[in-house]
Amino acid sequence: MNESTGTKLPPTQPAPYPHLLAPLDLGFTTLGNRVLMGSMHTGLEEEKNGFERMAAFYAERARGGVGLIVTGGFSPNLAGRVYHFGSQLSFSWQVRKHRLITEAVHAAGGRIALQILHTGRYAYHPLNVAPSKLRAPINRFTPRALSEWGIRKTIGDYVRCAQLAQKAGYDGVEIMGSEGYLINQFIARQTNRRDDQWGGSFENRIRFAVETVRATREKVGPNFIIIFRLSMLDLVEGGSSWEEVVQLAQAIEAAGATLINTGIGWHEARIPTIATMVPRAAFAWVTKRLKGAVNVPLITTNRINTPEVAEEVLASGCADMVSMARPFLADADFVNKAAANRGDEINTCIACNQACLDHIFNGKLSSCLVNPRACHETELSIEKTAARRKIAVVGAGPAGMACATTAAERGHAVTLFDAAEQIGGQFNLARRIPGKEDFAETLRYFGRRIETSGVTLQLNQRVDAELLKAGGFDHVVLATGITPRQPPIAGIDSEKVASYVDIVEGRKVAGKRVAIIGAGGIGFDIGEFLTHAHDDRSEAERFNDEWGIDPSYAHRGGLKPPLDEPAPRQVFLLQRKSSKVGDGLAKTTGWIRRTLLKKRGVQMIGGVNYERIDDAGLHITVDGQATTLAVDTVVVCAGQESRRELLAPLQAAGIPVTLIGGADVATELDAKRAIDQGTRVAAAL
Ligand SMILES: Cc1cc2nc3c(=O)[nH]c(=O)nc-3n(C[C@H](O)[C@H](O)[C@H](O)COP(=O)(O)O)c2cc1C
Ligand code: SF4
Repeated sequence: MNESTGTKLPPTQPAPYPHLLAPLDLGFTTLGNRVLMGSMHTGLEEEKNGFERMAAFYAERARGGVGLIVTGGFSPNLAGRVYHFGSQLSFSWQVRKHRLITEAVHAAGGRIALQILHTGRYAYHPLNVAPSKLRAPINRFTPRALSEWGIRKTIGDYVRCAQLAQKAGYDGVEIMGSEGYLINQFIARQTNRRDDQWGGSFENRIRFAVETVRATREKVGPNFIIIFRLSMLDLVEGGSSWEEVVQLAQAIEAAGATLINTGIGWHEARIPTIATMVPRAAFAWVTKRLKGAVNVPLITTNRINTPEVAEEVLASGCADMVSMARPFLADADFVNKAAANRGDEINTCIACNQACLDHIFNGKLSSCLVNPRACHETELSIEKTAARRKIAVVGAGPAGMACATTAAERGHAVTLFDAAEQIGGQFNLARRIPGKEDFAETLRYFGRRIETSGVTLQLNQRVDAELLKAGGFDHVVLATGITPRQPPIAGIDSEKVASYVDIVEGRKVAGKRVAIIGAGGIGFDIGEFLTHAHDDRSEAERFNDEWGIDPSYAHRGGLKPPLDEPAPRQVFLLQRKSSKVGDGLAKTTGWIRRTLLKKRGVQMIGGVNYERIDDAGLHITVDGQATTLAVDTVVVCAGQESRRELLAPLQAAGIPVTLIGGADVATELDAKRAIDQGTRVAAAL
């Protein structure tokens, strides 16, 4: 009741996400909320006009409400760069460029810290250095062991980098001490075999880390944020014990760190830590173990991708702040949307790695599969149209949804048709694959965006050229997708043959022995679908058991022998090419998918000629040897063909038409290309 007027006030909504959106007092300054945008080297660092582009990229995230941003890693010297080129901050003349970033972020109301990352033996160039001359298993360059003078000089380079960052206007620095980079290489006995004061005892091995923080604090003064990213779970043989993690954290706090961030797994660890099959917040328990052992606030990380999960992590006392990295590629406005109770409008990171990490590993600029504007802020702008047109988009898969919503947001009158009863196209299959459940978030996001952008959605509606002509559309975008390809094999019409769509949609049930024809991304998906055993364990327990992660920390590095679990059926995964099966899979996730199926006993065979299918099974020839796989079911994952029956009639009717997505190119299902193309076509309509 309003006391002065006596009128009834509307009921107040409870404040959303009270833990996540609570300020964090750091003593000399207060952060607006508990959200840290985790460090990501995006490739913009090395681009032409990269600093202007980073300024736009980070400012958009600052406007979106992030409490504290951390930049991608910058090396403190030449030896520490990832490649012989690569980002580095060591010279006064570089300060001016960094000011573009800090000024843009501050003007947007944000805070930003620069990450200092020395790669040590992970540097892909011959100038790399490390505590000891031991080559990393993921690098062909053997490092030079640093001399004592070299160590002192390197610490000085970290300090200088931090001072330059301060001069450039950054609010702080993050010292990268995890993921197996230089500082981590000093800490672990297996990479540090020195017998001087920088090696041997644990106290000696952490000296480099502690000295770096102490010397930095001495020079930057008390009112500058220093985050230390600390490897709390190495996931490599000979990694730190839990007692050592605690000892290190306490020493880092005493040396002057403001915050301690969590690092999970060295790059050479053969355990997935961020891919989509990693359950959400799967490593928050690690940070929780450290709570109470230090007084500085702790940040937790990895696979926290919705405000609900972040809130739960904080509310359950796992940490004082959450780091989210890729979720801010997917949606710059994540925090503002959460704060405005519009969480259902968040474009959720589905942890596919396809446009971020895979791009970086292929020397390309990072972006995001679900948000093609990420890292293209200055170039891909979605402007209001001056000429509103009537547009039909046919097909509500990823390409069609991206195109329809973008066009409607620009001010066009858009109708989106699909013959199915729901939106999503091939994403409806993807989300049913175990470990890919997050793909459903993209459907939720587009479903909501279709509503907010004002697209007229017509489901259960098969269209033809007549109907489109009668509708008076100025332009038709064909996003009609693909149909699975049927390879010409004798007996392909047999009852025991199923398409991958039949299997995932449950129209056909696979028997106990199955052959999969085609070992591309879909073949592997089907392999996972068919070998996933359902039981009572939680997702997190199952993940830890399957990959050998030891939450009790009984073993160094948090490793335990993985459990080999019986799969519900025997599966053969076959491909025509004689190369390694699955070598076409993405760089950062292919090894995980191959390892997982091998653990489940899937037999992978390359160089296969398919002869025929009959009652006895699938007859094949491999290296000239004829064999029969006595299988009950053959699942065909042998590519797809574009569906574009509408193209010719529309052209004949004189209606301007554009093909996008699978209807345009159907070599392999490619949602990244589809969403990017749909968005760009709409931006130009
Ligand atoms: C494209 C990309 C680049 C990254 N670069 C860095 C980096 O320079 N320094 C760093 O500490 N972590 C880096 N990371 C790791 C992230 O900080 C984070 O730990 C990881 O993405 C897991 O968090 P998320 O699930 O919130 O994305 C990078 C991650 C990605 C996807
Ligand atoms: S490309 Fe995939 S993993 Fe990377 S940010 Fe986008 S949705 Fe997340």
